[in-house]
This record gives sequence, structure tokens and C-alpha cells, in this order.
Amino acid sequence: SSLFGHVEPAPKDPILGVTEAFLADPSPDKVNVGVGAYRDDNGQPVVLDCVREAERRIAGNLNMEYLPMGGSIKMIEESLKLAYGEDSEFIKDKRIAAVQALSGTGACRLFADFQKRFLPDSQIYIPTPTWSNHHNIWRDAQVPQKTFTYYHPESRGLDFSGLMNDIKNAPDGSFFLLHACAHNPTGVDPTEEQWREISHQFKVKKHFPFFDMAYQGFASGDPERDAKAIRIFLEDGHQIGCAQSYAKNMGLYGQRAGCLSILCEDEMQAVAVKSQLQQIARPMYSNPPVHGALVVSIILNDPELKSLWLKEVKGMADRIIGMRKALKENLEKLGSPLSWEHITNQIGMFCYSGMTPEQVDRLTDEYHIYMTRNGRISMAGVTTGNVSYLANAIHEVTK
Ligand SMILES: Cc1[nH+]cc(COP(=O)(O)O)c(/C=N/[C@@H](CC(=O)O)C(=O)O)c1O
Repeated sequence: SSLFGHVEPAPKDPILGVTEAFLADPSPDKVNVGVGAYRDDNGQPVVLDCVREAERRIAGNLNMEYLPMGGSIKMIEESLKLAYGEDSEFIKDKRIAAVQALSGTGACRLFADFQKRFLPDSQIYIPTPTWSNHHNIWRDAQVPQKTFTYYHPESRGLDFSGLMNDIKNAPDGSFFLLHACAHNPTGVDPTEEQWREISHQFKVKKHFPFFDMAYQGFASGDPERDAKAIRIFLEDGHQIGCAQSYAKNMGLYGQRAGCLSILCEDEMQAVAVKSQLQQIARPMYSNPPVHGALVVSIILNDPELKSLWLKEVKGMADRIIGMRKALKENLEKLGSPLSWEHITNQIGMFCYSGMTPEQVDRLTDEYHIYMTRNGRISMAGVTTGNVSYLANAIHEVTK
């Protein structure tokens, strides 16, 4: 028998498979509101001006040397300031073990592998629902998963009491995966007050919070505001883990620029933990890519470029917020019998519409509209040019 005859075709990825189907569709009316990637009002991908300027500054004088296993020190420094705060005591005390990672996915995976290696009996509580790849990451790291209540379908909001119950009922010292802001796919975030209650309960239970922060700045338009959950936990004295990504908020999708950080008890522990994170990276990819890290470092380290970035990331967030309003208004104008309040109550890249897989299939089959079957709409794919077409189709399949 042939060597690889038993290898079955892999199932389509629930998110990236939608992009493939969209690209294969010849219809001129097709609309892609599947993958969470920003598009401008013409439906085109965007390279931010701050990124183009950073590229101009490094053009030609790039060296192609290896980065250290832990990645670019400068990029890590800038990333920690963004997540933990410019004046963070934890940065000053060198208590944070941090390595450059292959974007947010790579940061989550490094953490999951670290968790498996050094806390082999631990498991991880993952919100219901969550970004589909979270399950794959901790599965492949062989860390057992549990789920915790998060989304409340009836109100299309947060099931806070269900969430708090699950936090209370989990064994002491459990690991929890938390979306720092712009929860994917629901667009539902705890309020500041709710984050404070969650943080308090985590102290009582000695739980460990691992924040996946893939959208800092992209949710509210203000990176400081979008880091509020992390800052609350830090003020309460928690040790945390954090996965950062520059895919969405800096548009560096394909550059795979991210950072994994773990707040340790002291500098010596941070040095040990960082050295072990590097030990995991070395046989996996040896060291991370140099280009994206350089772009990030130049932008965040230069006050002029950083303020340009802040303006541009707010611009992206504002456009999405504008499309939320437009989509809701179009549905209301069509006389939809349903409430669409959640479209503007939710935040970040996604609207969790509440549509069923069958309704999503009809949108694709009858209207060439592509979204994940859980009814998640990537709002960045909505433009002034397609919002009424999209609203009409949604109305037709939901009325
Ligand atoms: C919560 C979350 N975490 C991490 C990532 C990974 O991003 P990276 O490019 O590795 O930095 C994504 C990407 N989400 C979108 C794209 C994807 O599925 O990869 C999405 O949900 O469409 C997330 O939504």
C-alpha cells in the first residue's frame, strides 16, 4: 500500500475555508464578511501609512541576520509598554518573561506548549464560543480543554451570571483563556465593572488568566482603553499571560508579528521562564521573522509614527463602528421584525448576528455573501457600497 494512502483530506477551516469559497465565486455581487481582516470602504486591504513610512526608513539597509530565539528585543520592549503600560512597574522590575511570537496564533501556541511542559496536569477553560483556532491550538499542545459560559444567545450579550458561576465552580488554580477586548466571534465584552468582579473572583479562586489580545486599539480605537481588562487584573496583583498580535491593529497580517508575555514573581523567574519559552521556539521555528518586528519597533519607538498609528487604528475602528450603525439602520428601514440592537452594542471586528447556519447558507447560495456558519459577520467587509445589499439579503433570510 502507498506510504500516505491513509492520509485523509483535512476538513475546511471554518474561517479560512470561507475565504477560499469566496475567491472561487465568479459572481460580481459577491461579498466577503468572513475572515477577520480589515478592508477599506472600497473593500480593499489596507497598508497603513505609518507602516509605509517605516518601510521607507528601512528600505535597503535591512540586514537579514537571525534574530535571537526570543526575537527582537526592541519589538518586545515596545509590545510590553503597549500591553502593560508605558510606566509599568512590572517592566521596570523585569518580571515579565516575553518573546516575539509568530503573531497571535504563535503566541497562544507557545503558551499552550509551555503550559503542557511545565504544568502537565493543568487544563484550560475556553469561552463558549471562541475563535475556532483556540480549540486547535490547545488540542495540539495536548492541554485538556473545558469550556466556560460566556455568550447569552437570547440577549445576544454576555451571560455574566453563567460566567461567574463557572469561574466559581472551576477547581482552584484553573487556567482561563480570556479575550482582552473585542471578543471573537461575539463582539461582546464584559463592562469595566464586570471585569473588576471577574478579577476579584479570580483572586479568590487563584485562577490564572491568559489574555489573548488580538485587537488592541481595534475595538474602541484606543489601545489604552482596549487594555483595560489587563490593567485591572495587574492592579489586583494577578500574574497573567498575554498573547499580542499586530495583524489587525497594525495591518501586519502576513508579517506574523506578535508577542507572548508571562508575568512572573520576580526577575530570576522571568529569566528562567523566558529561557524555556526559547527552548520551545528553537525546535519549532528556531527564531521569528525579522521584517515585521522591525516595522513594529520603528512605529512604536518613534513618537511621530506612533501618533500616526494611533490616528490610523482609530480610523479603522471608527469605520467599522460606522458600518455597524449603517447595517442596523438599513435593516430597520426594511421593516425587519427582529431587533438588531446587538449590531451596534457589540464591539470590534465582528458582529455575532444570531443567524442560523441554514440562514448563512442561504446568504451564500442565493446572494453570494460569505461569512462563517456561526453567523459571525466580519464588519470590516461591510462598505457603503454593499451595506444595503447585505441588509436586504439578511432581511430576506430572517424575516
Ligand atoms: C481572538 C484571536 N486571537 C488570535 C488570532 C490570530 O491572529 P494572528 O494573525 O495569528 O495574529 C485571531 C484571528 N482571527 C481572525 C483570522 C484567523 O482566523 O486567523 C478571524 O477570526 O477571522 C483572533 O481572532
